[in-house]
Amino acid sequence: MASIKATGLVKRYGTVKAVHGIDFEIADGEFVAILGPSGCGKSSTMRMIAGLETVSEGTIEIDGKVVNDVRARDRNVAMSFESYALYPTISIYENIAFPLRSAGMNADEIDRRVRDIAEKMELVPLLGLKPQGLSSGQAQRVGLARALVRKPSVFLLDEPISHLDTRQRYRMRRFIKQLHQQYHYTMIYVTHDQEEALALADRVMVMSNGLIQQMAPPDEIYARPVNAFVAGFVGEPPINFFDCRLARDGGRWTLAFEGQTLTLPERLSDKAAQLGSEALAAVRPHFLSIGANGPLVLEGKVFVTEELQDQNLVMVDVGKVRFTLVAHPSVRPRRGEVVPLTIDADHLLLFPQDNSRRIDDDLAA
Ligand SMILES: Nc1ncnc2c1ncn2[C@@H]1O[C@H](COP(=O)(O)OP(=O)(O)OP(=O)(O)O)[C@@H](O)[C@H]1O
Repeated sequence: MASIKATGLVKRYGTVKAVHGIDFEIADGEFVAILGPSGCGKSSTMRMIAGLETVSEGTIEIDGKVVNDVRARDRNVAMSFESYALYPTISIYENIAFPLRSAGMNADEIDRRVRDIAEKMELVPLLGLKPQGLSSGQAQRVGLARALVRKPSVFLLDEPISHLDTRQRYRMRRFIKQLHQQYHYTMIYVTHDQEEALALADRVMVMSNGLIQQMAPPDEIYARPVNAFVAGFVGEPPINFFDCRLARDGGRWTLAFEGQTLTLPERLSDKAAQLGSEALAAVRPHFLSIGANGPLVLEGKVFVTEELQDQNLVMVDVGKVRFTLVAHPSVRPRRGEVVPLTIDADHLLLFPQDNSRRIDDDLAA
């Protein structure tokens, strides 16, 4: 196991700057997910850690030692890719044994290790088969076993399950979590799937445009996103955004939009003072409810209720702004009904109105 530290890390491919100078630390045994949209620099970051790409600027340390010039195979870092190409002509046993044979390990030790990992990964019945007979989930597990058999101190997974069907993904996700809980590998998991990142990781590193937007435990990313990009990228159904005006009324700040005014909780006073007269407000669908359930109550008109098995999605219009909220299946307001809509005061968020654009502009500069 190992700790990892990146300082001022930059990756350039010719004139393309893929990673813009990022700093992060990953503790020994920690499970970190790198989350972000396509092209944000996730894979470049991971490949620099693995030693598969050179570092353009900055440093990567593993266990306190700068590894910029250490070859990939000498870093004791294993990497598993989405494309889990197994060698088709040899058995599963030989596929798993392959990296050990290449390293010149003796046959007894190879046998012990292959059988040990096969047992842990529920692969024993498959050892004699050729890859063509496997399901994609099984092949994926063999790919992971092959990466793990070397007993790496860091385990990197790049979108390892994105091509699997939903059921297989759930199984593999559980399996990967279990692997981490049992063996405490330092794990870095690259994904563009926010649900996966939040479900698996101890901390999530959210990237956009080659920069880290936020690195924090899943609960914090969800409840206290640092900017509108993180707020909008994480969470399903997506967060509700609405532009509003802020004003000071005596000792308290108020928020006004679509002809309705709310008194902001004390918690948001400093933020409101910092933002001034305009803000982008946001609230997650899980933190809205129908009924007068707290101090922040709006009046809205029900647009539609989507009844799902375990929850209802209710869309409520407040003037021109359409809010989505997640409600108990018993909550089934009628279309057109005028309802009180309560925002959970602990979970109302305020950002600058040009927040998401500003991130892009900074990078273009
Ligand atoms: N070998 C390369 N040569 C030139 N440009 C590259 C190369 N690899 C990546 N890039 C560019 O660098 C940027 C970041 O790519 P990277 O693969 O790191 O992002 P990503 O977040 O992992 O995306 P994805 O989820 O699509 O793999 C993109 O603009 C990409 O086109």
